[in-house]
Amino acid sequence: MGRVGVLLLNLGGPEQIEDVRPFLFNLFSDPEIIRLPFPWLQKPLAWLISSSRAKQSQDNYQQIGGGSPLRRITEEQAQALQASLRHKGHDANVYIGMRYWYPFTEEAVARIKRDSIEQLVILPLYPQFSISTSGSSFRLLERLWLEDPGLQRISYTLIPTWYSRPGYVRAMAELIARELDRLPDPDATHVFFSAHGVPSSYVEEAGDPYQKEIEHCTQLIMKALNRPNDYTLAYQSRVGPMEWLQPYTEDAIATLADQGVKDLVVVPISFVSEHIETLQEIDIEYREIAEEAGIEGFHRVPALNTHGGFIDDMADMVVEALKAPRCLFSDVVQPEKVKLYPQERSAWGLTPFAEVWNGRLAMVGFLALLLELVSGQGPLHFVGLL
Ligand SMILES: C=CC1=C(C)c2cc3[nH]c(cc4nc(cc5[nH]c(cc1n2)c(C)c5CCC(=O)O)C(CCC(=O)O)=C4C)c(C)c3C=C
Ligand SMILES: [Fe+2]
Ligand SMILES: [Fe+2]
Repeated sequence: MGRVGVLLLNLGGPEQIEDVRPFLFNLFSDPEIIRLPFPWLQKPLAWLISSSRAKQSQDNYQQIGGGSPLRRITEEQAQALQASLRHKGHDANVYIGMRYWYPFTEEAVARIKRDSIEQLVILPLYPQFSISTSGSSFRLLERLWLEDPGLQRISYTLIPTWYSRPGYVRAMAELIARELDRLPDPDATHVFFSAHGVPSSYVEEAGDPYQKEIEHCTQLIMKALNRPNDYTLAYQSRVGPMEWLQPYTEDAIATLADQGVKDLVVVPISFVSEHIETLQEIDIEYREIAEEAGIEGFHRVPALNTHGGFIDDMADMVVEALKAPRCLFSDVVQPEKVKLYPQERSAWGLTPFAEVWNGRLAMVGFLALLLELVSGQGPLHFVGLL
């Protein structure tokens, strides 16, 4: 076996308050996050949305100490994984490639090349696949591979989804059980899974398997937990005015409170590290909503971070991937399996006449957006997007 590398993919997060705006710009520049019919509109719109969202987002990051803990935790996970692989007899370098902040995926790929890695396992730190997360990182990597013959010499394999691994499911169940057992009446406590949401159109129109995987994942965890607790799955962190996966976390909390539920154990399920949506959104915002609605005990299960059983299972997953048939970009991001770019369908092409008018209308729309940003008034403010 040649030199082995593992590339951990993650989202990245602003490390200090000044990073928030450029981080948001990178995020909204991603066509997998905002899907526009006109690629040339992507950057101007990303600039508009990041500028208007920056203040609120900065306030949120301020509440958790001024920055995201994501880089630190991902580096700890990488070190722990490298040690676990070594312990199992595999000498592998573990790299981190973030999608929207440092260390960027491009930097990781440059280091992988410099270290002459010959076999590479690409492992997203998202247990469930979504077009907007793992899919976006794969799309970027696929482009880097296409552009660079040096990378094409590396024998890579992808692990697109891994939420059903027994080690991961067991570790999640263990953390939930630990939290329940701290409470006076563990069996009467409601287990509340809160997954990061995506717009419903991703699932319904673009074929994102995310919702199905999240639902199956909660079922597997409840089976492993093997307790009589009632449970709910809801989706958090909606951005913008369009419809996202439902029920929304805030609505589901209110419904349970109305039904007389008094104790909740909240389980963040779509991400394996603490981050702003656990530390600020769940621990501060949803706690407040729950307490106002009449929930007396609001508890949260910690993220896996460097949980021993979880890291050990990740190491096994890497070893198994090195032995298994390779999984290539073309196996994951083929449009017939997951339609990544609905805007690429001919519906947008229409006729040359229509394309000219599409362009003109888009220009008018963009000028209207600029005007709204400058004046502070307009339809987007009305619906709450700006
Ligand atoms: C599986 C996890 C995630 C999915 C799916 C996801 C989709 C998604 N996210 C946005 C918009 C934002 N996400 C933001 C932060 C953020 N998102 C995730 C995970 C998923 N996103 C994480 C872990 C984080 C936090 C990183 C950190 O700093 O700790 C943000 C920025 C924060 C804020 O302003 O609220 C935005 C914006 C969309 C639009 C989307 C699907 C289309
Ligand atoms: Fe997000
Ligand atoms: Fe949020």
